[in-house]
Amino acid sequence: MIEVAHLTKHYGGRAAVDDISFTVPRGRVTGFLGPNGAGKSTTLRILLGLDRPDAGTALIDGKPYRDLRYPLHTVGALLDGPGSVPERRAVDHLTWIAQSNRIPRRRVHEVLDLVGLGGVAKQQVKKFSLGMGQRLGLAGALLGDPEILVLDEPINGLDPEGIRWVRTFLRGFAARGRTVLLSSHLMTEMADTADEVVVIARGRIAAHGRLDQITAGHPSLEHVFFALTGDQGPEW
Ligand SMILES: Nc1ncnc2c1ncn2[C@@H]1O[C@H](COP(=O)(O)OP(=O)(O)OP(=O)(O)O)[C@@H](O)[C@H]1O
Repeated sequence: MIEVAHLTKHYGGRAAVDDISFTVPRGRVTGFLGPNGAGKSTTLRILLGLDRPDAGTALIDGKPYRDLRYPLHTVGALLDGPGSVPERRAVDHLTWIAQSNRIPRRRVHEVLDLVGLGGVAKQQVKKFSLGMGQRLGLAGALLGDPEILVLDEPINGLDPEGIRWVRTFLRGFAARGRTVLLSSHLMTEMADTADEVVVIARGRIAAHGRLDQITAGHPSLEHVFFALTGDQGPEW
């Protein structure tokens, strides 16, 4: 369970996130939606202990990320691609993370197979396409077999087959009682994947609730989104 309460963060006097509160329940895929600069990444970075809030809290299973005893076993994250040194081979990148977190080596091969990179495990990451890099990032997030996944734009760069694979994987992950928080710009994809949505605009929550309730009476999630955010959508 993820609980964000009264979270506030300013950069240079401007609020990137302004007193936002929402919860992310177990057993559901929760989509985190918002236009460019709305505050999604800021929220996720604070949640994962990569930045500090000015006020409020972002808790994972009741604790700030830095107080988690076994962070990789609790929450897997994908923020900015695979996070690997480009010269490193995929298998070595994951082995390095596994070893520093007391995760057995066999799990590296399990997650590589799981994300469809088993056949290219010995390739250098710099030879990977954007989509392969995203899969490697997801493999890293899954190493500790976490209960919670936090993914920032995980389908960026994926081809249609890759997008479908991520969707099916995340739906299955949540169906086993686990928790997914997923940010994306892609409305159609979000409408197909999420059970719950949190819409953020200009650092504030514009809507939060079940996807079917939020879209009721509207032709699509995209229509709701533009109505809520006042965004005309040219940059989407
Ligand atoms: N390290 C930083 N220093 C200064 N300003 C920042 C920093 N990080 C974010 N911001 C600003 O905070 C606001 C929110 O940015 P954030 O990256 O959280 O938005 P986002 O919703 O993730 O957008 P995008 O979809 O474009 O990634 C923006 O105005 C951004 O310019």
